[in-house]
Amino acid sequence: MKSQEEAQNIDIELFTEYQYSVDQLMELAGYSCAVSIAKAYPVNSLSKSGGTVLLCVGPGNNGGDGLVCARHLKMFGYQPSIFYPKRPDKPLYKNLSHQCAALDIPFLSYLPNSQLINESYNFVVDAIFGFSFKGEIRAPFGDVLKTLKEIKIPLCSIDVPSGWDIEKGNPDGVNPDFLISLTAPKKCAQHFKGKHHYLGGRFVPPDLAKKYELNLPDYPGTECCLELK
Ligand SMILES: NC(=O)C1=CN([C@@H]2O[C@H](COP(=O)(O)OP(=O)(O)OC[C@H]3O[C@@H](n4cnc5c(N)ncnc54)[C@H](O)[C@@H]3O)[C@@H](O)[C@H]2O)[C@H](O)CC1
Ligand SMILES: [K+]
Repeated sequence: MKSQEEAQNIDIELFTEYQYSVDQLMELAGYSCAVSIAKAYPVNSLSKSGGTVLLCVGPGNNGGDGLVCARHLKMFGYQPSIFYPKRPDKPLYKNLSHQCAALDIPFLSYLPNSQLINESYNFVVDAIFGFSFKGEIRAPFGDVLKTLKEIKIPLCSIDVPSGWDIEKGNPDGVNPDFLISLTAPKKCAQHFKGKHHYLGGRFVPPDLAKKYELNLPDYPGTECCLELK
């Protein structure tokens, strides 16, 4: 289980020492999220026809993972919609958004209320905040997280349940059914009480895993994710 500082340092080393680009790792991270989702909620097992999914996307790289995930979900036969209220003016996020729009993935101009979300979607993906979340939740995300606390359909959080302290969690926060830890679980994952906990982001070089004592389980064969028991 990693602290916020350790998670950020691993990230920095991947980009500096190991010379990965953020796009590369985001693609692998977001792809592993889509594959994890497809394993836990196969598209043909969903109760609402058309495989509708709502992705709530935040302003940082966790949000970027969400945009990549949405694109792959579409390729896998789901029908994703995206709510992306704060869009940074950076080529990376603009390109990811453009790719989604070009695949006819709709961007919602407002977040429906919890009742409408329950009626319209099979589950919601929370890609709002990851390991850099800190302090009091700033607008507009307080309202978004309030709605996500009210929904009755499953909530799937990417890397960290949004609004949780990375180490201590948040007993008053969202309560996801599904968590996909990327690279390695963060300390708050010990407070996760949902059904499925997956590990994704199979891109950590062995030397880095050893240095940070990640003790990662072996991914089977060519899998990009695995369920943690
Ligand atoms: N090495 C890896 O495992 C990789 C993980 N990836 C994903 O990246 C996120 C971490 O991304 P980062 O950009 O550092 O930060 P966040 O997305 O967590 O959030 C930053 C974003 O949120 C704003 N913010 C922070 N606190 C608050 C607050 N209290 N209220 C409102 N807004 C807040 C902040 O201003 C920024 O805009 C990691 O979790 C993974 O999901 C990479 O994709 C690949 C490598
Ligand atoms: K999240």
